[in-house]
Amino acid sequence: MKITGSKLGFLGGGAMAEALIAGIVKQELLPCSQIAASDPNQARLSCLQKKYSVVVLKDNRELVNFSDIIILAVKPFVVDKILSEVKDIFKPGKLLISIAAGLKTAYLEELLDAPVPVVRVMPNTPALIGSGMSAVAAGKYADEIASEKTLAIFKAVGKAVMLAENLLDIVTGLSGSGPAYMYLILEALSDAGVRMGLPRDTATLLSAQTMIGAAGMLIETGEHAAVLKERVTTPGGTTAAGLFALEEAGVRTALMKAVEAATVRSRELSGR
Ligand SMILES: NC(=O)C1=CN([C@@H]2O[C@H](COP(=O)(O)OP(=O)(O)OC[C@H]3O[C@@H](n4cnc5c(N)ncnc54)[C@H](O)[C@@H]3O)[C@@H](O)[C@H]2O)C=CC1
Ligand SMILES: O=C(O)[C@@H]1CCC=N1
Repeated sequence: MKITGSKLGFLGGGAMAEALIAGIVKQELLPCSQIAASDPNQARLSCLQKKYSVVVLKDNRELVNFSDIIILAVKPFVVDKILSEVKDIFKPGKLLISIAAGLKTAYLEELLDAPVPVVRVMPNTPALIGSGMSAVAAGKYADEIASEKTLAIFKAVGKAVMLAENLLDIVTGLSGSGPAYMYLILEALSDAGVRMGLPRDTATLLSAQTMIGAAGMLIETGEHAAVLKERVTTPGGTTAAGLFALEEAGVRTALMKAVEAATVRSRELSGR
C-alpha cells in the first residue's frame, strides 16, 4: 500500500515520534514537507525541524487540519485532553494511529465525535535506525486500507505484524519496553568486560555486536534459541560455566518477570 500522497502528522514530538520520523525520513517513505509534528515544547519542535526538516506546529488543531494520517505520540495520561481539543475537526476521512501504551481502540473511538478509523500500534525506539518492531491492531471503524496504510508506515522503519488487540499489552511488555531491557543487559555485559580488564569501548562493541549477531542468527536461521545455544556450548567448556552462573542467578525468571510486570502495567493503563 502506497501512502505517497498522504500527509502524516505527529501529535507530540517526543522520543518515540522522533524515532519514527527519523526512520521514515531516512527510508524516504514521504518527503519532509508531508510530515509534521506538534508539541507545546518549543525545544522539541526546533530539534525536529533542525534534524529532519519536517513541518513543526505549536497548535494541535493545526496539526490535525494539516494531516491525513495522525499518529498520537503523547504519554497516555494526556490523550483525553488532546483528543477533546481536536475531536470536532477529526473527520472519518482521517486516520488516527495511536502508539500510546495501554489505550484501547474502543477507548479512543469513544473520545472522538465521529466514527474515525483508529488503529493501535505498539512500536519500539529502534525504528530510528530502521530496525523497529511494531504490532498493529485495528479498531472497529478501521478497514483493511487503514490497516495496510499503517503497516506501510511501520514496515518502512522495521518489521510490523498484525495482531489481535488483546495481545498488544503483551507486545508492550516484550518488544515495546524490550529495548530498555536489552540496554540494561548490554550495560551489564560492558561493565563485566571492563571488570575483567577490557577497555570500555571494546567491551561495549563486543557486547552490542554479540547481541546483534545472536538475534540475527535467530531470525535468519529460524532455529530455536536452544539449538543455537547448544552450538556455542562445548561440554566442560567456558560457555557451560557462564550459562550455569546465569541460571544460578535466575536470569530466565528475571526476564519473564520483567515482561509480566510490564504487561500488567500496560493492562492497568487500559483500565482507566
Ligand atoms: N519511548 C518508547 O520506547 C515508546 C513509547 N510509546 C508510547 O509513545 C508515547 C510517547 O512516548 P515518548 O515518546 O516516550 O514520550 P515523550 O515524553 O518523549 O514524548 C511525548 C511528547 O508529547 C509532548 N506533549 C505533552 N503534552 C502535549 C500536548 N498537549 N500536545 C502535544 N504534545 C504534547 C511532550 O512535550 C513530549 O515531547 C507514549 O504514549 C508511550 O506509551 C510506545 C512505544 C515505545
Ligand atoms: O515505558 C512505557 O510506558 C513506554 C511504552 C513502551 C515503551 N515505553
